[in-house]
Amino acid sequence: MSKKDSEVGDMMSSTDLITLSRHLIYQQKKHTQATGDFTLLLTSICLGCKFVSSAVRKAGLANMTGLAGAQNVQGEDQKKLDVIADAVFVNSLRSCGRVASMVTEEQEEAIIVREAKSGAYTVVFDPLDGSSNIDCGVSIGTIFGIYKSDHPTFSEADALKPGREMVAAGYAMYGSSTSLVLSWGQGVNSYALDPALGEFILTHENLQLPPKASIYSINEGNYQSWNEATKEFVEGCKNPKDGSKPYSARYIGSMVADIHRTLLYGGIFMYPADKKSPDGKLRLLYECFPMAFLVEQAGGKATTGSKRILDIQPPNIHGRAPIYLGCKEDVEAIEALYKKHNIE
Ligand SMILES: O=P(O)(O)OC[C@H]1O[C@](O)(COP(=O)(O)O)[C@@H](O)[C@@H]1O
Ligand SMILES: [Mg+2]
Ligand SMILES: [Mg+2]
Repeated sequence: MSKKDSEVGDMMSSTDLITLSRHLIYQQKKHTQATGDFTLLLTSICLGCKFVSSAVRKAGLANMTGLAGAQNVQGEDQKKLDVIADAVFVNSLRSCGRVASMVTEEQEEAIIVREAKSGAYTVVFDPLDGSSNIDCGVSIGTIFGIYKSDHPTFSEADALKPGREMVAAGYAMYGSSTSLVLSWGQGVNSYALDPALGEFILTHENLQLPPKASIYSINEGNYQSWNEATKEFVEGCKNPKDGSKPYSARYIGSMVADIHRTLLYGGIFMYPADKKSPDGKLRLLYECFPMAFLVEQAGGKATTGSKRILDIQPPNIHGRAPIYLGCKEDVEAIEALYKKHNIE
């Protein structure tokens, strides 16, 4: 064997490559009653993420940027990639046979899959998050939450449950690399897609947020419409009363990317209610719930300011909520300001 070959051999043996598929199989083996349904479902979500990742990488070359020419239920102009990503996830989930119902940002009504077998799941998802960033090549993603289905009720009510009932949640981020961040209720793991192998490889096991960090993330252009609690908090980030170093401001405008940074570097992400949008902007089922689930699993908190996000009973499948999430002490500081200013 040449020296070069032996070096490669050493590299292989010293690097413990844990793929997501291996992780899922270990997980399944720990549960004697596991049926493999959950593994099959996650494999279908991974396939969707790989497909969309590949589409995002060539979007600028293959005429996949720009508007699709229609609006979604929220009255937002759909981008071509919104439509493509939606079709990819709906097809991948439908065909796996373990999904009884789905809610997607891009479709007005819940999708019911009557052929699904019992013991199946309900999946809520934002197929392409951060659409306004597609055409300039900034990170975008896919967000999803998973519930056990009440099958065979076959109704939209399957998805109208508080976020604390989710059995798993995650997101894929299509950035400088493609990351998949996932929790099935036992901590948060992050995997990176190796494009050559086509496999998600474990890069961060059991991600944990520090209790406090000095990064705040909010669309500050909305300052005039914020409530007093949000204004006072952000003022305190810039001019700390105790004379400590001011916080750094970071805002990407794709929730996936802003939460990914928050999970890795710490901080607080906020999209409050304001005078223009009294219910906030972000959608409960497929933006707030999955991200709140991940942040809590990483030791952080997620609140509307006065209520835990995961305890909200969704009024309808496309409902919205104000949200503050990230490091525990930073979120608690916002909650204290809500109390001080008597904001519900
Ligand atoms: O442009 P704004 O008002 O700051 O809003 C940004 C927020 O809107 C969103 O883009 C909404 O997501 P979609 O692209 O899925 O509609 C979030 O990702 C992001 O946090
Ligand atoms: Mg979104
Ligand atoms: Mg979207």
